[in-house]
Amino acid sequence: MRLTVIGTGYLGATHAACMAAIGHDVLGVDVDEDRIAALTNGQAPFYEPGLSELLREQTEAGRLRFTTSYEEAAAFGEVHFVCVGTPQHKDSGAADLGYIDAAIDSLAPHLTHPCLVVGKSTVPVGTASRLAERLAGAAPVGSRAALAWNPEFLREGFALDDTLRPDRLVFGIGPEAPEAEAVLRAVYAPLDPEPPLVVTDLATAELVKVSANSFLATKISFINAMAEVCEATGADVLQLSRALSYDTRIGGRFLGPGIGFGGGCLPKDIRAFQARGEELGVDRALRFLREVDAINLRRRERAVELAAELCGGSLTGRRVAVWGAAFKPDSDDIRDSPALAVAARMHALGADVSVFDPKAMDNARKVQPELGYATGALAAAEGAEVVLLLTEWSEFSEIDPTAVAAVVAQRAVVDGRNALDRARWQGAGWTYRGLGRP
Ligand SMILES: NC(=O)C1=CN([C@@H]2O[C@H](COP(=O)(O)OP(=O)(O)OC[C@H]3O[C@@H](n4cnc5c(N)ncnc54)[C@H](O)[C@@H]3O)[C@@H](O)[C@H]2O)C=CC1
Ligand SMILES: O=C(O)[C@H]1O[C@H](OP(=O)(O)OP(=O)(O)OC[C@H]2O[C@@H](n3ccc(=O)[nH]c3=O)[C@H](O)[C@@H]2O)[C@H](O)[C@@H](O)[C@@H]1O
Repeated sequence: MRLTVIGTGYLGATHAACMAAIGHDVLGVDVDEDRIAALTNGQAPFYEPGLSELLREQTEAGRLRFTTSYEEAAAFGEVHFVCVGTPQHKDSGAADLGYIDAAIDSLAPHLTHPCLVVGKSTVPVGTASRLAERLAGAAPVGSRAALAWNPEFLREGFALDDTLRPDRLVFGIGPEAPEAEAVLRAVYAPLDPEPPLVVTDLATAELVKVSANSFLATKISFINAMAEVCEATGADVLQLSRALSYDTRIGGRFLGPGIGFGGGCLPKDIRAFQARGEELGVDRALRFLREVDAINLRRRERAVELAAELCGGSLTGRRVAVWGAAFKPDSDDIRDSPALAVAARMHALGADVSVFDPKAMDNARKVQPELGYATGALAAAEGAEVVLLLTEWSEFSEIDPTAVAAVVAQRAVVDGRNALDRARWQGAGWTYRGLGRP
């Protein structure tokens, strides 16, 4: 089938490459000319394991092309996937839907043949039916453009695998376009194994996405709330989390205590959901998300407090090493990164901060130019009075504590992700502090 993917960021570039890999002819569309030029040369505009290789393979095979022309996209596509950003609005917690409205407005007037527009971006419930009307109003009479919703659940760092072998597919089908189900079934038919499929209405499909992210955020904040209680009682949150995980009703995933969740999705999605809840008059039902957010942000402060304690009570004038800038390992994404937030806070308190991340250095420098940046983990630790592990890249978890001890001024470490082998570090003479651990 001939597909377009509108918006070629973390979601869209991955979706475009994977749809080509399962045999479709794909045209990626973006307003960012530099991004389109890079993608045309088979270069992913960000770090995602395996993506550059897949982009090159598919562009060379002739199944994947990129353009900035909506006219070309409209003429080409039988199905148009909309994958543009829906960031947090500058002045409120609500989602900024300006990009998605612009994408529909740019595409619609050029449509000439019957086609399906499929939203994949994460949006507040009610957006899809509004966009269906907007599309119908702007598309030329006779183009018969229909709209459906197909939320995406991929995780950065596992994006290709999550797209090619998704846990489930969700199709939101509106009453005006029942034929969309068959079209979407045909798009995903080559996936092997065949994923579980939920076919539902537009509003439910939109809600599945934000409720999934809200649940994941809640699970992380739950264990981080337990970490706070552990800190007050001398209990150990890692052992607590492990014991909980054996209960199959609870499960161990997303029960990792530390400095909490960040990234371009969970934080903004729980805030946008609350904002939408207020508009709908169901804010009481979603009030717990305010607490989820607050618990999450408190963990960042706790990491700063631990670092200060290890430096004798104040960070002013202290040399501090920060390992990690990305919001999670195997990604260069620094959007709402807990690691960078902690680094910036320590800098604001007067610390001399040196950051190293295996992939996110360029992105971090752009948003936090005031921080110091080192060429490697050991270089960052040189002369440090405290080392903080804030993103659990394996190169940090596996580093030899004796080698680090040789370069620091003081053997003190804050394990912000509970990712280090505590006994090994203590055995090498380190004072070790993990969040939620005695
Ligand atoms: N990043 C992720 O892992 C996932 C993201 N999502 C959702 O997908 C959406 C996109 O997220 P990301 O890919 O992370 O964002 P992103 O910021 O990486 O990419 C957005 C892309 O859209 C382009 N764009 C903006 N306006 C445009 C327009 N009018 N026409 C064409 N292109 C336009 C931008 O230039 C950019 O390349 C968001 O709603 C997000 O919540 C959903 C699941 C996973
Ligand atoms: O909507 C989205 O964009 C995506 O958001 C998340 O994916 P992602 O943001 O890529 O990363 P996660 O693996 O969910 O991690 C999010 C944050 O939670 C933190 N985390 C995760 C797990 C855990 O146990 N503890 C914890 O603090 C991570 O360090 C990271 O900062 C969801 O997991 C995806 O299903 C969803 O599609």
